[in-house]
Amino acid sequence: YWVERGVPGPQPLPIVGNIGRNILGKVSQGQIFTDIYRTYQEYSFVGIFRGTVPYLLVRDPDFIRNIIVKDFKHFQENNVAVNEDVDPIFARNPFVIKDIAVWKLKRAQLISCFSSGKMKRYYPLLEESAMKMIKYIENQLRTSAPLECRELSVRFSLESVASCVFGIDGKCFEEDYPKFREMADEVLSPRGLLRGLKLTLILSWPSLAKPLKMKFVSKEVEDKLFGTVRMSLKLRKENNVVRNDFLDYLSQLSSNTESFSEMDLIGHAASFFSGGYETTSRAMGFFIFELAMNPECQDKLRQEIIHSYEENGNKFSYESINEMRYLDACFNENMRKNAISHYMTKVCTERYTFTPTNPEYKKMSVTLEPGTPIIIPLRGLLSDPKYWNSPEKFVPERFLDRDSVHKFTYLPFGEGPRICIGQRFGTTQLKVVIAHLLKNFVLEVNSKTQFPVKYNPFHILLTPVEGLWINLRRLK
Ligand code: HEM
Repeated sequence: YWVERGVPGPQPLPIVGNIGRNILGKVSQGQIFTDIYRTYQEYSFVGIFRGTVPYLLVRDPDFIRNIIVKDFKHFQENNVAVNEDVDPIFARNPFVIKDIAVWKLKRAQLISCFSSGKMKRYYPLLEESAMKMIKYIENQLRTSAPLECRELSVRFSLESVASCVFGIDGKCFEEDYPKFREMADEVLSPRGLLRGLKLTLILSWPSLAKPLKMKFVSKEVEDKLFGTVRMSLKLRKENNVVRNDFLDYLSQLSSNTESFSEMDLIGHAASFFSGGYETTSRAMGFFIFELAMNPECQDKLRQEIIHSYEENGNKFSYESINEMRYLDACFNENMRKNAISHYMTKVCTERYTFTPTNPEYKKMSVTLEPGTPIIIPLRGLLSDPKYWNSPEKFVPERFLDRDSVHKFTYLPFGEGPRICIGQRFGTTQLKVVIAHLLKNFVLEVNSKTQFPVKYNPFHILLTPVEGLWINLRRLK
Protein backbone atom coordinates (compact mmCIF):
# COMPACT_ATOMS: atom_id res chain seq x y z
CA TYR A 1 0.00 0.00 0.00
CA TRP A 2 2.62 2.53 1.04
CA VAL A 3 5.19 1.38 -1.55
CA GLU A 4 2.62 2.09 -4.29
CA ARG A 5 2.26 5.63 -2.92
CA GLY A 6 6.03 6.15 -2.65
CA VAL A 7 5.84 6.56 1.14
CA PRO A 8 8.81 5.15 3.15
CA GLY A 9 8.28 2.94 6.17
CA PRO A 10 9.33 -0.18 8.10
CA GLN A 11 8.67 -3.62 6.60
CA PRO A 12 5.39 -5.00 8.04
CA LEU A 13 4.77 -8.65 8.99
CA PRO A 14 1.60 -10.48 7.92
CA ILE A 15 -1.44 -9.90 10.22
CA VAL A 16 0.45 -7.96 12.92
CA GLY A 17 1.99 -5.33 10.60
CA ASN A 18 4.46 -3.25 12.63
CA ILE A 19 2.91 -3.85 16.07
CA GLY A 20 4.01 -7.46 16.63
CA ARG A 21 6.11 -6.52 19.69
CA ASN A 22 3.01 -5.02 21.29
CA ILE A 23 0.78 -8.00 20.60
CA LEU A 24 3.45 -10.20 22.25
CA GLY A 25 3.26 -7.89 25.30
CA LYS A 26 6.88 -6.70 24.98
CA VAL A 27 6.35 -2.94 24.51
CA SER A 28 3.44 -0.52 24.16
CA GLN A 29 2.23 0.65 20.75
CA GLY A 30 3.29 4.15 21.85
CA GLN A 31 6.89 2.94 22.22
CA ILE A 32 6.80 1.36 18.74
CA PHE A 33 5.57 4.64 17.20
CA THR A 34 8.26 6.58 19.12
CA ASP A 35 10.95 4.21 17.77
CA ILE A 36 9.65 4.69 14.20
CA TYR A 37 9.58 8.49 14.72
CA ARG A 38 13.25 8.38 15.76
CA THR A 39 14.33 6.13 12.88
CA TYR A 40 12.88 8.19 10.01
CA GLN A 41 14.57 11.53 10.79
CA GLU A 42 14.69 12.82 7.20
CA TYR A 43 11.04 12.19 6.47
CA SER A 44 8.00 14.36 7.09
CA PHE A 45 5.77 11.25 7.25
CA VAL A 46 6.13 7.46 7.41
CA GLY A 47 3.79 4.68 6.21
CA ILE A 48 3.17 1.95 8.79
CA PHE A 49 0.76 -0.92 9.46
CA ARG A 50 -1.18 -1.23 12.68
CA GLY A 51 -2.16 -4.83 12.25
CA THR A 52 -3.38 -5.02 8.66
CA VAL A 53 -4.47 -1.37 8.49
CA PRO A 54 -2.21 1.21 6.82
CA TYR A 55 -1.65 4.33 8.97
CA LEU A 56 0.32 7.47 8.15
CA LEU A 57 2.65 8.44 11.01
CA VAL A 58 3.18 12.20 10.73
CA ARG A 59 6.52 13.54 12.03
CA ASP A 60 6.47 17.07 10.65
CA PRO A 61 4.98 19.79 12.98
CA ASP A 62 3.72 21.75 9.91
CA PHE A 63 1.76 18.72 8.71
CA ILE A 64 0.44 18.18 12.26
CA ARG A 65 -0.71 21.82 12.41
CA ASN A 66 -2.62 21.33 9.13
CA ILE A 67 -4.30 18.16 10.41
CA ILE A 68 -5.49 19.44 13.77
CA VAL A 69 -6.02 23.14 13.06
CA LYS A 70 -5.55 24.62 9.59
CA ASP A 71 -7.15 21.91 7.45
CA PHE A 72 -9.27 20.36 10.22
CA LYS A 73 -12.22 19.89 7.87
CA HIS A 74 -10.19 17.13 6.14
CA PHE A 75 -9.52 15.35 9.47
CA GLN A 76 -12.54 15.80 11.70
CA GLU A 77 -12.72 12.36 13.32
CA ASN A 78 -10.72 10.55 15.95
CA ASN A 79 -9.93 6.96 15.09
CA VAL A 80 -12.12 5.17 17.65
CA ALA A 81 -15.22 3.15 16.79
CA VAL A 82 -17.92 2.76 19.42
CA ASN A 83 -21.23 1.03 18.82
CA GLU A 84 -23.95 3.24 20.30
CA ASP A 85 -26.43 0.36 20.68
CA VAL A 86 -23.89 -1.71 22.62
CA ASP A 87 -22.07 1.08 24.48
CA PRO A 88 -24.54 3.99 24.90
CA ILE A 89 -22.55 5.75 27.64
CA PHE A 90 -19.12 5.80 26.03
CA ALA A 91 -20.71 6.64 22.67
CA ARG A 92 -21.75 10.02 24.16
CA ASN A 93 -18.17 11.14 24.81
CA PRO A 94 -17.35 13.84 22.19
CA PHE A 95 -13.99 12.11 21.69
CA VAL A 96 -15.64 9.17 19.90
CA ILE A 97 -18.58 10.88 18.16
CA LYS A 98 -18.26 10.65 14.36
CA ASP A 99 -21.32 12.60 13.18
CA ILE A 100 -19.94 16.15 13.09
CA ALA A 101 -23.27 17.88 13.80
CA VAL A 102 -23.84 15.65 16.85
CA TRP A 103 -20.21 16.12 17.99
CA LYS A 104 -20.55 19.91 17.82
CA LEU A 105 -23.75 19.82 19.87
CA LYS A 106 -22.44 17.45 22.58
CA ARG A 107 -19.12 19.27 22.78
CA ALA A 108 -20.87 22.61 23.21
CA GLN A 109 -23.09 21.16 25.97
CA LEU A 110 -20.15 19.73 27.88
CA ILE A 111 -17.88 22.73 27.36
CA SER A 112 -20.49 25.05 28.88
CA CYS A 113 -19.78 23.32 32.22
CA PHE A 114 -16.07 24.33 32.12
CA SER A 115 -16.24 28.13 31.78
CA SER A 116 -13.83 30.02 34.04
CA GLY A 117 -16.80 31.31 36.08
CA LYS A 118 -17.92 27.73 36.75
CA MET A 119 -14.34 26.62 37.46
CA LYS A 120 -14.22 29.21 40.25
CA ARG A 121 -17.30 27.61 41.79
CA TYR A 122 -15.79 24.10 41.62
CA TYR A 123 -12.55 25.35 43.14
CA PRO A 124 -13.66 25.10 46.83
CA LEU A 125 -14.69 21.48 46.17
CA LEU A 126 -11.25 20.70 44.74
CA GLU A 127 -9.61 22.34 47.72
CA GLU A 128 -11.80 20.32 50.11
CA SER A 129 -10.54 17.11 48.43
CA ALA A 130 -6.94 18.36 48.75
CA MET A 131 -7.44 18.94 52.50
CA LYS A 132 -8.76 15.38 52.88
CA MET A 133 -5.62 14.19 51.10
CA ILE A 134 -3.35 16.07 53.51
CA LYS A 135 -5.20 14.53 56.48
CA TYR A 136 -4.90 11.07 54.89
CA ILE A 137 -1.13 11.52 54.42
CA GLU A 138 -0.73 12.66 58.03
CA ASN A 139 -2.48 9.49 59.23
CA GLN A 140 -0.34 7.35 56.93
CA LEU A 141 2.86 8.99 58.20
CA ARG A 142 2.19 7.54 61.67
CA THR A 143 3.04 4.10 60.24
CA SER A 144 6.16 5.59 58.53
CA ALA A 145 5.46 3.41 55.46
CA PRO A 146 6.25 4.99 52.07
CA LEU A 147 3.40 6.26 49.88
CA GLU A 148 2.76 5.29 46.29
CA CYS A 149 2.29 8.31 44.01
CA ARG A 150 -0.32 6.86 41.72
CA GLU A 151 -2.37 5.44 44.58
CA LEU A 152 -2.40 8.88 46.18
CA SER A 153 -3.37 10.65 42.95
CA VAL A 154 -6.06 8.08 42.10
CA ARG A 155 -7.64 8.67 45.51
CA PHE A 156 -7.52 12.45 45.02
CA SER A 157 -8.84 12.38 41.42
CA LEU A 158 -11.74 10.14 42.38
CA GLU A 159 -12.58 12.10 45.49
CA SER A 160 -12.70 15.31 43.46
CA VAL A 161 -14.76 13.73 40.64
CA ALA A 162 -17.18 12.27 43.22
CA SER A 163 -17.56 15.70 44.79
CA CYS A 164 -17.46 18.03 41.74
CA VAL A 165 -19.36 15.83 39.29
CA PHE A 166 -21.64 13.47 41.20
CA GLY A 167 -22.03 15.59 44.32
CA ILE A 168 -21.32 12.70 46.68
CA ASP A 169 -18.68 11.87 49.25
CA GLY A 170 -16.50 9.30 47.45
CA LYS A 171 -14.85 8.26 50.76
CA CYS A 172 -11.73 7.74 48.70
CA PHE A 173 -9.41 8.60 51.58
CA GLU A 174 -11.21 6.31 53.98
CA GLU A 175 -11.72 2.77 52.74
CA ASP A 176 -9.02 0.58 51.26
CA TYR A 177 -10.75 0.04 47.98
CA PRO A 178 -13.68 2.42 47.71
CA LYS A 179 -16.81 1.43 45.80
CA PHE A 180 -16.56 4.58 43.72
CA ARG A 181 -13.16 3.48 42.49
CA GLU A 182 -14.42 0.10 41.31
CA MET A 183 -16.86 1.95 39.08
CA ALA A 184 -14.23 4.31 37.68
CA ASP A 185 -11.64 1.58 37.12
CA GLU A 186 -14.03 -0.37 34.96
CA VAL A 187 -14.09 2.44 32.40
CA LEU A 188 -11.02 2.24 30.14
CA SER A 189 -8.72 0.30 32.49
CA PRO A 190 -7.49 -2.96 31.02
CA ARG A 191 -7.58 -4.99 34.22
CA GLY A 192 -6.55 -8.52 33.34
CA LEU A 193 -4.95 -9.81 30.17
CA LEU A 194 -8.25 -10.39 28.36
CA ARG A 195 -9.48 -6.82 28.78
CA GLY A 196 -6.01 -5.54 27.80
CA LEU A 197 -6.07 -7.55 24.59
CA LYS A 198 -9.64 -6.48 23.92
CA LEU A 199 -8.67 -2.81 24.14
CA THR A 200 -5.65 -3.44 21.89
CA LEU A 201 -8.01 -5.05 19.35
CA ILE A 202 -10.52 -2.17 19.44
CA LEU A 203 -7.77 0.40 19.07
CA SER A 204 -5.87 -1.41 16.34
CA TRP A 205 -8.85 -2.61 14.30
CA PRO A 206 -11.68 -0.17 15.14
CA SER A 207 -13.87 -1.83 12.50
CA LEU A 208 -13.99 -4.99 14.69
CA ALA A 209 -15.65 -3.14 17.58
CA LYS A 210 -19.10 -3.21 15.98
CA PRO A 211 -19.37 -6.82 14.76
CA LEU A 212 -17.77 -8.18 17.95
CA LYS A 213 -20.02 -5.96 20.12
CA MET A 214 -17.09 -4.79 22.21
CA LYS A 215 -17.98 -2.54 25.11
CA PHE A 216 -15.83 -0.05 27.02
CA VAL A 217 -18.39 0.42 29.81
CA SER A 218 -19.80 -2.84 31.23
CA LYS A 219 -23.52 -3.28 31.94
CA GLU A 220 -22.77 -3.45 35.65
CA VAL A 221 -20.99 -0.08 35.62
CA GLU A 222 -23.75 1.42 33.47
CA ASP A 223 -26.28 0.41 36.14
CA LYS A 224 -24.10 1.79 38.94
CA LEU A 225 -23.71 5.12 37.12
CA PHE A 226 -27.46 5.41 36.61
CA GLY A 227 -28.05 4.50 40.27
CA THR A 228 -25.53 7.08 41.57
CA VAL A 229 -26.80 9.94 39.40
CA ARG A 230 -30.50 9.20 40.03
CA MET A 231 -29.99 9.01 43.78
CA SER A 232 -27.96 12.22 43.89
CA LEU A 233 -30.56 14.12 41.82
CA LYS A 234 -33.42 12.75 43.95
CA LEU A 235 -31.73 13.83 47.21
CA ARG A 236 -31.09 17.32 45.83
CA LYS A 237 -34.69 17.70 44.74
CA GLU A 238 -36.10 16.43 48.03
CA ASN A 239 -33.81 18.62 50.15
CA ASN A 240 -33.72 21.66 47.85
CA VAL A 241 -29.92 21.51 47.63
CA VAL A 242 -27.95 23.61 45.10
CA ARG A 243 -24.28 22.61 44.97
CA ASN A 244 -23.13 24.51 41.85
CA ASP A 245 -21.39 21.37 40.62
CA PHE A 246 -21.44 19.54 37.28
CA LEU A 247 -24.56 17.59 38.11
CA ASP A 248 -26.43 20.83 38.84
CA TYR A 249 -25.31 22.28 35.49
CA LEU A 250 -26.08 19.09 33.60
CA SER A 251 -29.55 18.83 35.10
CA GLN A 252 -30.22 22.51 34.27
CA LEU A 253 -29.11 21.68 30.73
CA SER A 254 -31.44 18.69 30.63
CA SER A 255 -34.47 20.72 31.74
CA ASN A 256 -33.71 23.53 29.25
CA THR A 257 -32.86 21.33 26.25
CA GLU A 258 -35.52 19.29 24.52
CA SER A 259 -33.30 16.62 23.00
CA PHE A 260 -31.24 16.03 26.18
CA SER A 261 -32.01 12.56 27.56
CA GLU A 262 -31.12 10.96 30.89
CA MET A 263 -28.57 8.90 28.96
CA ASP A 264 -26.99 12.17 27.71
CA LEU A 265 -26.67 13.37 31.30
CA ILE A 266 -25.09 10.10 32.44
CA GLY A 267 -22.84 10.06 29.35
CA HIS A 268 -21.51 13.56 30.11
CA ALA A 269 -20.94 12.74 33.77
CA ALA A 270 -19.21 9.49 32.79
CA SER A 271 -16.86 11.33 30.42
CA PHE A 272 -14.98 12.30 33.60
CA PHE A 273 -14.09 8.64 33.99
CA SER A 274 -13.32 7.92 30.36
CA GLY A 275 -11.63 11.27 29.62
CA GLY A 276 -10.72 12.83 32.93
CA TYR A 277 -9.90 10.52 35.80
CA GLU A 278 -7.41 8.23 34.06
CA THR A 279 -5.54 11.13 32.47
CA THR A 280 -5.47 13.39 35.51
CA SER A 281 -4.50 10.72 38.02
CA ARG A 282 -1.64 9.47 35.88
CA ALA A 283 -0.26 12.95 35.14
CA MET A 284 -0.53 13.79 38.86
CA GLY A 285 1.27 10.62 39.97
CA PHE A 286 4.21 11.40 37.68
CA PHE A 287 4.22 15.07 38.73
CA ILE A 288 4.55 14.19 42.45
CA PHE A 289 7.27 11.62 41.71
CA GLU A 290 9.18 13.96 39.38
CA LEU A 291 9.36 16.61 42.14
CA ALA A 292 10.61 13.98 44.59
CA MET A 293 13.36 13.12 42.09
CA ASN A 294 14.32 16.78 41.58
CA PRO A 295 14.84 18.36 45.03
CA GLU A 296 16.18 21.66 43.63
CA CYS A 297 13.07 22.27 41.53
CA GLN A 298 10.97 21.15 44.49
CA ASP A 299 12.59 23.75 46.79
CA LYS A 300 12.28 26.52 44.21
CA LEU A 301 8.63 25.65 43.65
CA ARG A 302 7.92 25.48 47.39
CA GLN A 303 9.28 29.01 47.81
CA GLU A 304 6.91 30.30 45.15
CA ILE A 305 3.96 28.40 46.65
CA ILE A 306 4.55 29.65 50.19
CA HIS A 307 5.09 33.22 48.94
CA SER A 308 1.83 33.09 46.98
CA TYR A 309 -0.03 31.58 49.97
CA GLU A 310 1.14 34.36 52.28
CA GLU A 311 0.51 37.13 49.73
CA ASN A 312 -3.03 35.85 49.27
CA GLY A 313 -3.94 36.15 52.95
CA ASN A 314 -2.75 32.68 54.05
CA LYS A 315 -4.89 30.78 51.59
CA PHE A 316 -4.94 29.68 47.97
CA SER A 317 -7.60 30.67 45.45
CA TYR A 318 -8.45 29.67 41.87
CA GLU A 319 -6.68 32.82 40.68
CA SER A 320 -3.57 32.50 42.89
CA ILE A 321 -3.09 28.83 41.95
CA ASN A 322 -3.22 29.69 38.26
CA GLU A 323 -1.00 32.76 38.55
CA MET A 324 2.12 30.95 39.85
CA ARG A 325 4.62 31.03 36.97
CA TYR A 326 7.07 28.39 38.19
CA LEU A 327 4.22 26.04 39.14
CA ASP A 328 2.92 26.43 35.59
CA ALA A 329 6.39 25.74 34.16
CA CYS A 330 6.78 22.60 36.34
CA PHE A 331 3.30 21.46 35.29
CA ASN A 332 4.17 21.83 31.59
CA GLU A 333 7.56 20.16 31.97
CA ASN A 334 5.91 17.20 33.67
CA MET A 335 3.38 16.93 30.83
CA ARG A 336 6.30 16.98 28.37
CA LYS A 337 8.68 14.59 30.08
CA ASN A 338 6.03 12.16 31.27
CA ALA A 339 3.62 12.45 28.34
CA ILE A 340 0.85 10.15 29.51
CA SER A 341 -0.38 9.65 25.97
CA HIS A 342 2.40 8.61 23.58
CA TYR A 343 0.35 9.19 20.45
CA MET A 344 -2.89 10.63 19.12
CA THR A 345 -4.95 9.24 16.23
CA LYS A 346 -7.03 11.09 13.64
CA VAL A 347 -8.81 10.03 10.44
CA CYS A 348 -8.71 11.69 7.03
CA THR A 349 -12.33 12.56 6.22
CA GLU A 350 -11.77 14.40 2.88
CA ARG A 351 -9.08 13.65 0.26
CA TYR A 352 -5.91 15.58 1.14
CA THR A 353 -2.47 16.14 -0.38
CA PHE A 354 0.55 17.31 1.58
CA THR A 355 4.04 18.30 0.40
CA PRO A 356 6.57 19.33 3.06
CA THR A 357 7.97 22.85 2.68
CA ASN A 358 10.58 22.52 5.43
CA PRO A 359 13.92 21.78 3.65
CA GLU A 360 14.92 19.46 6.55
CA TYR A 361 12.65 16.80 5.08
CA LYS A 362 12.91 14.89 1.78
CA LYS A 363 10.70 16.54 -0.82
CA MET A 364 7.86 14.06 -1.48
CA SER A 365 4.08 14.33 -1.51
CA VAL A 366 1.41 12.09 -0.09
CA THR A 367 -2.26 11.99 -1.03
CA LEU A 368 -4.56 10.60 1.65
CA GLU A 369 -7.89 9.01 0.77
CA PRO A 370 -10.92 9.44 3.09
CA GLY A 371 -10.78 6.83 5.83
CA THR A 372 -6.97 6.78 6.10
CA PRO A 373 -6.01 6.87 9.79
CA ILE A 374 -3.19 9.08 11.06
CA ILE A 375 -0.83 8.73 14.01
CA ILE A 376 0.65 11.81 15.67
CA PRO A 377 3.66 10.50 17.65
CA LEU A 378 3.46 12.85 20.66
CA ARG A 379 6.23 11.15 22.66
CA GLY A 380 8.61 11.16 19.67
CA LEU A 381 8.15 14.93 19.30
CA LEU A 382 8.44 15.58 23.05
CA SER A 383 11.70 13.68 23.36
CA ASP A 384 13.35 14.97 20.15
CA PRO A 385 16.65 16.79 20.93
CA LYS A 386 15.95 18.92 17.83
CA TYR A 387 13.19 20.66 19.81
CA TRP A 388 14.32 20.18 23.44
CA ASN A 389 17.82 20.44 24.95
CA SER A 390 18.59 17.33 27.05
CA PRO A 391 15.00 16.04 26.64
CA GLU A 392 15.55 13.29 29.24
CA LYS A 393 16.06 15.93 31.99
CA PHE A 394 13.35 17.67 34.04
CA VAL A 395 13.97 21.37 33.28
CA PRO A 396 10.87 23.50 34.06
CA GLU A 397 12.79 26.68 33.09
CA ARG A 398 12.35 25.80 29.40
CA PHE A 399 8.65 26.66 29.80
CA LEU A 400 9.21 30.07 31.41
CA ASP A 401 9.43 31.55 27.93
CA ARG A 402 6.60 29.85 26.02
CA ASP A 403 7.61 31.63 22.77
CA SER A 404 10.78 29.54 22.63
CA VAL A 405 8.76 26.28 22.49
CA HIS A 406 8.59 24.96 18.92
CA LYS A 407 4.97 25.13 17.71
CA PHE A 408 3.03 21.85 17.38
CA THR A 409 5.62 19.75 19.19
CA TYR A 410 3.98 20.20 22.63
CA LEU A 411 0.36 19.02 22.54
CA PRO A 412 -0.56 17.50 25.94
CA PHE A 413 -4.22 18.50 25.49
CA GLY A 414 -4.28 18.46 21.68
CA GLU A 415 -5.00 21.68 19.76
CA GLY A 416 -7.64 23.12 17.42
CA PRO A 417 -11.39 22.38 17.34
CA ARG A 418 -10.98 19.06 19.19
CA ILE A 419 -8.74 20.37 21.95
CA CYS A 420 -9.40 18.75 25.35
CA ILE A 421 -12.56 20.02 27.00
CA GLY A 422 -11.29 19.36 30.52
CA GLN A 423 -7.91 21.13 30.19
CA ARG A 424 -8.79 23.83 32.76
CA PHE A 425 -10.25 21.34 35.20
CA GLY A 426 -7.37 18.82 34.90
CA THR A 427 -4.71 21.55 35.16
CA THR A 428 -6.31 23.06 38.27
CA GLN A 429 -6.64 19.64 39.91
CA LEU A 430 -2.90 18.98 39.49
CA LYS A 431 -1.85 22.43 40.64
CA VAL A 432 -4.05 22.36 43.75
CA VAL A 433 -2.57 19.03 44.80
CA ILE A 434 1.03 20.12 44.27
CA ALA A 435 0.48 23.45 46.07
CA HIS A 436 -0.96 21.72 49.15
CA LEU A 437 1.61 18.90 49.12
CA LEU A 438 4.65 21.17 48.90
CA LYS A 439 3.28 23.64 51.43
CA ASN A 440 3.06 20.82 53.97
CA PHE A 441 5.69 18.20 53.11
CA VAL A 442 9.13 17.50 51.67
CA LEU A 443 9.00 14.72 49.06
CA GLU A 444 11.80 12.16 48.67
CA VAL A 445 12.12 9.05 46.48
CA ASN A 446 11.84 5.79 48.46
CA SER A 447 14.24 2.97 47.58
CA LYS A 448 11.31 0.60 47.01
CA THR A 449 10.92 2.21 43.54
CA GLN A 450 12.33 0.00 40.77
CA PHE A 451 14.52 1.76 38.17
CA PRO A 452 14.25 1.82 35.21
CA VAL A 453 10.50 2.18 35.58
CA LYS A 454 8.63 -0.44 33.48
CA TYR A 455 5.32 0.33 31.77
CA ASN A 456 2.20 -1.75 31.05
CA PRO A 457 2.40 -2.54 27.29
CA PHE A 458 -1.37 -2.89 26.94
CA HIS A 459 -2.49 0.35 28.50
CA ILE A 460 -3.32 3.23 26.16
CA LEU A 461 -1.86 5.67 28.71
CA LEU A 462 1.59 5.59 30.29
CA THR A 463 1.13 3.24 33.25
CA PRO A 464 3.99 2.04 35.49
CA VAL A 465 3.83 -1.68 36.31
CA GLU A 466 5.48 -1.27 39.72
CA GLY A 467 4.83 1.57 42.14
CA LEU A 468 6.45 5.02 42.27
CA TRP A 469 7.23 5.16 46.00
CA ILE A 470 8.02 8.30 48.00
CA ASN A 471 8.63 9.36 51.60
CA LEU A 472 6.98 12.51 52.89
CA ARG A 473 8.45 14.59 55.69
CA ARG A 474 6.23 17.12 57.52
CA LEU A 475 7.47 20.72 57.25
CA LYS A 476 7.62 22.55 60.57
C1 HEM B 1 -4.34 16.05 32.73
C2 HEM B 1 -5.52 15.76 32.28
C3 HEM B 1 -5.92 15.59 30.84
C4 HEM B 1 -5.17 15.36 29.71
C5 HEM B 1 -3.65 15.24 29.61
C6 HEM B 1 -6.08 15.29 28.59
C7 HEM B 1 -5.69 15.12 27.26
C8 HEM B 1 -6.56 15.11 26.18
C9 HEM B 1 -6.16 14.96 24.80
C10 HEM B 1 -4.72 14.80 24.30
C11 HEM B 1 -7.28 14.99 24.04
C12 HEM B 1 -7.36 14.82 22.52
C13 HEM B 1 -7.34 16.14 21.80
C14 HEM B 1 -7.43 15.97 20.30
O1 HEM B 1 -8.00 15.00 19.82
O2 HEM B 1 -6.90 16.84 19.57
C15 HEM B 1 -8.41 15.15 24.94
C16 HEM B 1 -9.72 15.22 24.54
C17 HEM B 1 -10.78 15.24 25.41
N1 HEM B 1 -10.72 15.35 26.79
FE1 HEM B 1 -9.06 15.50 27.92
N2 HEM B 1 -7.36 15.45 29.05
C18 HEM B 1 -7.30 15.64 30.41
C19 HEM B 1 -8.37 15.87 31.27
C20 HEM B 1 -9.69 15.82 30.91
C21 HEM B 1 -10.81 16.01 31.81
C22 HEM B 1 -10.71 16.30 33.31
C23 HEM B 1 -11.94 15.86 31.07
C24 HEM B 1 -13.31 15.98 31.63
C25 HEM B 1 -14.43 15.64 31.11
C26 HEM B 1 -11.53 15.60 29.69
C27 HEM B 1 -12.39 15.40 28.62
C28 HEM B 1 -12.00 15.31 27.29
C29 HEM B 1 -12.95 15.18 26.18
C30 HEM B 1 -14.47 15.08 26.29
C31 HEM B 1 -12.18 15.14 25.00
C32 HEM B 1 -12.70 15.02 23.56
C33 HEM B 1 -12.81 16.38 22.91
C34 HEM B 1 -13.34 16.31 21.48
O3 HEM B 1 -13.01 15.36 20.74
O4 HEM B 1 -14.06 17.24 21.08
N3 HEM B 1 -10.17 15.60 29.63
N4 HEM B 1 -7.94 15.23 26.23
